Amino acid sequence: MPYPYSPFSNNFNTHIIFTLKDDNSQNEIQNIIVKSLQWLCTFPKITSFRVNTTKTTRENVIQEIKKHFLNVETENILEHPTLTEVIILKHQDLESQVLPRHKNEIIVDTECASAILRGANVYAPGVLAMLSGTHLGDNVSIYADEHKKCKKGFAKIFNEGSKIFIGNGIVRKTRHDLFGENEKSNGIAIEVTERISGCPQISDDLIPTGWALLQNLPSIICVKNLNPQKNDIILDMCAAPGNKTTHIAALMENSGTLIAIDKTPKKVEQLARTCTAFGAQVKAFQADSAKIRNSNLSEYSTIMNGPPFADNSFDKILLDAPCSALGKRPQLVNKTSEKIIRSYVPLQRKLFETAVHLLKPGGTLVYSTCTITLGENEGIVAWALKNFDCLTLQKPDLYMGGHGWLGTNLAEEDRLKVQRFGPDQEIDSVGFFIACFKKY
Ligand SMILES: C[S@@+](CC[C@H](N)C(=O)[O-])C[C@H]1O[C@@H](n2cnc3c(N)ncnc32)[C@H](O)[C@@H]1O
Repeated sequence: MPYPYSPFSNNFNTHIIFTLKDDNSQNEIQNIIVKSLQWLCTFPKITSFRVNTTKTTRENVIQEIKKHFLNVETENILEHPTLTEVIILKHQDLESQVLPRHKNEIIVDTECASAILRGANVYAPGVLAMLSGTHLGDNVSIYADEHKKCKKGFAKIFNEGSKIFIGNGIVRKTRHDLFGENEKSNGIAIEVTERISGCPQISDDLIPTGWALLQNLPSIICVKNLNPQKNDIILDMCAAPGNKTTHIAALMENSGTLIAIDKTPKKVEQLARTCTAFGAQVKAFQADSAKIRNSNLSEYSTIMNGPPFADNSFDKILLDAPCSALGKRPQLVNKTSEKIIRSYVPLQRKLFETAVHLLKPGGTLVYSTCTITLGENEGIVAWALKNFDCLTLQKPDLYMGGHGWLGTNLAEEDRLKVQRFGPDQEIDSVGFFIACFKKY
């Protein structure tokens, strides 16, 4: 096992993830903790692509991927059997192989290391150390600085802290390019040739713009659970960078009304760019989605002008909530704090309450997060069912995750309706949570 056993430091209180009450005595919870933390440090053995079916076909994208990966076996590029817009790229299985280690090394930060494991090259800002005397074209082994002990510009073999072997590559920038005075480090510093994750190089030019995007399977399932249909009126409350928005638009066949909102102006620009690239018919607005409701309004016509919206305006709402994002994989190191993790629930509740009011009776609300904490997931569902009599939880037709965790007041039958994606599921992806509600 080349990875650490937990992304968190030893003094991190893991209770925050798994228990709402101060009770972690159950063996089951203890087992989930150990398994989940170790799983978060590891890399999924597949990469998934969602095809933009409004612009092209799955066959066309597969042809592009095959052209790009001449050395990847054809049987490792697969059509997903259930999700008709999805292509799976299976990584090389390196479990039993030992990659060579070069004498020459470079040290990168842990964020850069996670990106490398997902198929990226080493970009200049991520490099911490390179041996003096390293030349362009040299073969190097790449290590992550596990405990953030390596100083930028370090020039010797790094033995001061623990380093994790990530893979090998070829030097494309010198020490002077990277650390020289007045040098603004940008661009590819190391072209990665092999990774311990077995993931091939996933470069930006892999697929023509707007044809497909890298998207984790739970995110795709989440939008399918919303079940967008032609001529629906749909609200995507926390939409940037627009990965789910463009999927919703494709399933609506660019008909009806799709409103996408994000709080951060720069992210709304990114959202608009994604929608343009994907040819997605979307009206994007910058707003705080906790404040986009005006109960005095009643006109449908106001929807296209953006917020505020009248109550009972939308057929379907996606609340892909801001969250502690602990489901990301791989995470070699995570420096988040208990305070930060706890800060999300009040915001998620405000956004959720707004969503309930904006949804038409008979409408569908999908709540999702890319985190693993009980409070942000089953905790929100339990709170919602207690506070909004008009809501019931639905088990979606497309149910590919696992059941919810114990530890909240969620009724047993409801715990079996929500979907968790974690170490025990067949889908080897990121940590994710989905709950589907109907309003009456
Ligand atoms: C999990 S990300 C959304 C990812 C997006 N749905 C996708 O699939 O591409 C959460 C987003 O919520 C936005 N956000 C945070 N607080 C918000 C608020 N009060 N109102 C609207 N958006 C908010 C963040 O800027 C962030 O882009």
